Amino acid sequence: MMAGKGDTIFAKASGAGKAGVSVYRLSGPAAHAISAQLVGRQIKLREAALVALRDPKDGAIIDRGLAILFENPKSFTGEDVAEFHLHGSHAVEISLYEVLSRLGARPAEAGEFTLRALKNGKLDLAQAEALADLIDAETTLQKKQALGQLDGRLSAVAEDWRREILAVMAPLEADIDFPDEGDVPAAIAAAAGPAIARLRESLIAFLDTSGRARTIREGVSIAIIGPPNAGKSSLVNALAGSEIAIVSDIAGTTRDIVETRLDLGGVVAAIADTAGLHGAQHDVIEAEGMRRARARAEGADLRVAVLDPRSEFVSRETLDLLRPGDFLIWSKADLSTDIPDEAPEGVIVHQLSSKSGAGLPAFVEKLTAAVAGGANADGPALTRARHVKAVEEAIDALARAEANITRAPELAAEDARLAARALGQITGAVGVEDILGEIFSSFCIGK
Ligand SMILES: Nc1nc2c(ncn2[C@@H]2O[C@H](COP(=O)(O)OP(=O)(O)OP(=O)(O)O)[C@@H](O)[C@H]2O)c(=O)[nH]1
Ligand SMILES: [K+]
Ligand SMILES: [Mg+2]
Repeated sequence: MMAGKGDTIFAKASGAGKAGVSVYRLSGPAAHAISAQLVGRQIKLREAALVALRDPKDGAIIDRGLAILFENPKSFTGEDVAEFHLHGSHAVEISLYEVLSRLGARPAEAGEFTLRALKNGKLDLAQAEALADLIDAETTLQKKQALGQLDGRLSAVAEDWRREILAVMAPLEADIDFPDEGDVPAAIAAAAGPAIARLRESLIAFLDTSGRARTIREGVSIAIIGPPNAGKSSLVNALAGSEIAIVSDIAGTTRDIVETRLDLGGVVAAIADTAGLHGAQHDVIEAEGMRRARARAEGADLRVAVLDPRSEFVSRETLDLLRPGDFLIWSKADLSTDIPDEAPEGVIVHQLSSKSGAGLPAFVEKLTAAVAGGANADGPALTRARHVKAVEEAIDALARAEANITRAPELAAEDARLAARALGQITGAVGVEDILGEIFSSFCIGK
């Protein structure tokens, strides 16, 4: 559990291990006082000062480096912050931690700086998530999406919609709370109905276009499956451009799942090479390898079946695992271009040679289109299941509001409130007070 917010916390902000420079961050009410004790004087705010950090107990030097102070609320956390840029040494880290703890600061828990920033209104929930995404980003597309989100793109649209819902419902609320005003419910309802319908439609449209956002953030899993010796591992190696998996002419070379990660048009694809599937006599290890291969194929976002066109029969075990949109690769095109006319409905068929490379770039192109086609990180996006769920909840609540608007306006108002609250979950700005605020700001009820 996080301790009380009154305390001062510290942590290394840069990566673990030896480095030229490591950055340490100290945040909380005592940050500047502790810094002064270490530096021996109070330095200017927001200016890097070259200092010697010393243990105030005996004056022993901890390290020389840069110190910068940020004053609340103009800091990352919104609290007083001291930052030290020291040599990236393990020994420096140990003595600094010892002295900081003795001076009353404590090591920060995971995410605690960001949590404080959130509590102090420096960023909202969607932005805090984006910060985590940015730190985890592996591709430029992921980085772009995270930076856009950190800028508050999603927060802004979620807030806009929430306000629109509240604005549409405000007259209705007023009518319920102050029935003696003399407003005609039917007229109010007539005005609110189409507005709610429009809002609901734009939320549905947004939900439809945001599917790629989660793909960008989460990546996709691809299982390479097929009978023994079909050339699965050779294909994985050719895609990765390195000898990730063992290749041999012995059937049953791959037994366990071998994974590698590729950047396909900005989307991270986790590619799994699997054991060959066959119905012939097999030992326990082979049987377990096949079980894992099938399980991986079933759980993957996309399956790529590899078949050798020269084999006498086409592997049903493999083809039965394919779904529309999956790939069927006829391998070893350098040996045979004669391919059987056998492919399940909706499966993308392609021929290539991992050995000569013929057909490989075209396959990468098709695979990229399947995985990342239409993926861009330009607009606001629902990057997490949490966001999608919030929008879905809002859509459902608006549908109920629409249905109730004429016969039970007070129920419709409650549904609209729920829709607004659902959207408020995206940024973490939820509150029933908001709708009252909306009423009093847009209505003049001076009685
Ligand atoms: N000529 C030619 N040989 C290939 C090609 N792809 C794979 N092979 C050969 O086919 C044999 C089997 O290749 P692997 O990649 O080990 O096949 P696999 O499907 O992973 O086999 P298992 O792991 O045993 O299920 C090896 O001898 C490869 O060199 C190709 O495109 N052309
Ligand atoms: K093999
Ligand atoms: Mg293999």
